[in-house]
Amino acid sequence: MLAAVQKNATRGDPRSVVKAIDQFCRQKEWAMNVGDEKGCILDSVVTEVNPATVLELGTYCGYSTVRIASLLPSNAKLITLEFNPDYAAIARQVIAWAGLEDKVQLVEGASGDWIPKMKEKFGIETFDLVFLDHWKDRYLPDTKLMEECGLLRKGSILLADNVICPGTPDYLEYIRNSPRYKSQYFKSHLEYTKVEDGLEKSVFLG
Ligand SMILES: O=C(NCCO)c1cc(-c2ccc(F)cc2)cc(O)c1O
Ligand SMILES: [Mg+2]
Repeated sequence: MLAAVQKNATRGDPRSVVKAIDQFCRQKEWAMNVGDEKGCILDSVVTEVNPATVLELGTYCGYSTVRIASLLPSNAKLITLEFNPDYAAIARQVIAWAGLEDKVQLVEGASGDWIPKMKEKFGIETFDLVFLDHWKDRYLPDTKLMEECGLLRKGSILLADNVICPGTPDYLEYIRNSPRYKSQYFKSHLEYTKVEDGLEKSVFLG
């Protein structure tokens, strides 16, 4: 995938990086990027929220990191957490090829360890937008942890990938029934397939 980016995408052109990855995943080898169909929904939410602070849980190869960062205002900050060092190593190079390293802070490690340190380590008060795309059984515990750590404010937006496939049933049940969130489901498809999947967008009500 990285070779495809370096071969087919233009340095400093995020859209060409996104296009090169999508082309590679359609023609050569499926990979678990959010993809172009769900990616367009992600783009519209980022544009609507126009966030100054973003947390991405699950960088993988940096595809969604590039999509998000390319839409952020110049002073905005995107922190992305990745547990797998091999994924992180690729993502750093993909983000650099897109020319977005100044907007992105990639942190390697477990979300459960890093979320409680966000304020002290990165000077973050609260996140305007959180994109959940990491281990599906971590969506719920990490959301509760963000609440407990005071990282969400009235109006913070959570956008969760894969709520149907692979699925995050405990997270969906919690977020759709909690009086502290207003949720909306965006029906789509699993990246590069016809399988149903979707994004759940939730507003924290405080
Ligand atoms: O595990 C995932 N992400 C965290 C990685 O550290 C993930 C998995 C899949 C997927 C995999 C295998 C399959 F058969 C169907 C879906 C899709 C995704 O979008 C994902 O984000
Ligand atoms: Mg995903």
